[in-house]
Amino acid sequence: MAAPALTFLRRLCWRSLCEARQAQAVCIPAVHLHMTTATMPVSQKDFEKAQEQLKLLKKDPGNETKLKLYALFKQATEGPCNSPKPGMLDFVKKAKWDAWNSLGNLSQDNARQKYTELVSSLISAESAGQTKDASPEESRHDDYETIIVTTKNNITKIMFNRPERKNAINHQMYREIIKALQEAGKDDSTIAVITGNGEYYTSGNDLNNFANVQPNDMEKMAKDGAELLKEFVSCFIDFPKPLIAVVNGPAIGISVTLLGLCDIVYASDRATFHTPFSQLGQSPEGCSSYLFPKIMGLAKANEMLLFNKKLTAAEACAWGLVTEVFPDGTFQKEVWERLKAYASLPKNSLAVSKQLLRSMEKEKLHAVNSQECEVLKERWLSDECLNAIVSFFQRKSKL
Ligand SMILES: CCCCC/C=C/CC(=O)SCCNC(=O)CCNC(=O)[C@H](O)C(C)(C)COP(=O)(O)OP(=O)(O)OC[C@H]1O[C@@H](n2cnc3c(N)ncnc32)[C@H](O)[C@@H]1OP(=O)(O)O
Repeated sequence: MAAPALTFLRRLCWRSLCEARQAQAVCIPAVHLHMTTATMPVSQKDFEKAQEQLKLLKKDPGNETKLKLYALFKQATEGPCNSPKPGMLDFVKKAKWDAWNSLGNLSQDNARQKYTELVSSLISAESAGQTKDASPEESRHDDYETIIVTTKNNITKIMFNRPERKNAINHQMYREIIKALQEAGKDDSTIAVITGNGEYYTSGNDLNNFANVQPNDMEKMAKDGAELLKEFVSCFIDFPKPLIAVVNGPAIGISVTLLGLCDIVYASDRATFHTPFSQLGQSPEGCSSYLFPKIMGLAKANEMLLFNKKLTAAEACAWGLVTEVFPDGTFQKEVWERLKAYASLPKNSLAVSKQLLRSMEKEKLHAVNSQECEVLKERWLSDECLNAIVSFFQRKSKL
């Protein structure tokens, strides 16, 4: 529907509909009422009761429903629409006329019945909604071990949940996040959020992913790792809804690079951002080799991705990686209040807009992801990388 028409339709307000209904009710000839009451499946009393119940609705049911109610009421009380069609520019009258006229020769009995049923469904939907509003339910998706996935207030939250290991991402967690993102992309939520449980956002790749590999299996480990990583990052590239990172604490490695693929990044002032790839004998992933220079400029990206510079939250915000920083004490409260409001925006509009913002880059991002994974596959077999991992497990090094 054209924008001006929508504006005019808003004038078809709830009050005017109720008034119109009352005015019409007064005009119904008693004899006619009596005759129809005898034959219709919904009694005149029920029909009148429905009109009273309609007044009790607290929420405006929306233009489409109001037009349907108007049309059914007119049809029930006056029969088929015989009045002349209003002019094209009289949007409100025309919308009402169209709605009534669309009922054609529907009998008055049927119109009364449909009207009564529609009111009844609106009342039940509202009372169900009220119970929900009074205590918004959080639904927890059960089939995960390394992450917690919940949906509430139109937000699907994916939470890294290995706090005793600083939320390090092991193979199982990569797979579970892939599954959770695929499901969140299709569920009823408006936005998805990724965050960490406990003190850390995440310490990045679990270095145990490289441990206990027999020399003969090294190449297979590298090949399988690269495939898993490529699939994991692809899910972020293709995620169809706004994806928000709520960085509750220190973030390391892949959890930092992925921020470039998130649509908003909120950080606690306790968070830090560290991509120690050269220190670990590795190389950038998560499309950061392409996105970080775009986000912060090549010079600053070099400091992070080549020279392991760890950023404070304030620096990450000044460099464009983080959207906004919040004091840790009020971080959760402020962020979730904000996200709840964002998640009440029209879902489809947000999804198509996000896709517009990202679609031009998608092909490029997939190509970058493939290339980064190819390079990493080689890196994981390098002495530089193996020495760094051995060093970590011998407790000789920590970030
Ligand atoms: C499919 C494969 C895809 C690969 C994609 C590649 C991604 C690249 C990256 O992500 S690079 C980043 C890798 N991360 C690290 O190198 C971090 C290593 N961890 C540390 O340096 C420290 O643990 C710390 C600085 C994060 C925290 O130090 P702190 O002293 O505060 O705490 P602990 O070290 O005692 O940690 C508690 C226990 O958790 C274990 N742990 C923490 N992080 C990791 C990790 N990333 N990998 C493996 N294990 C980790 C830590 O060893 C402690 O275990 P312990 O109690 O048994 O000693």
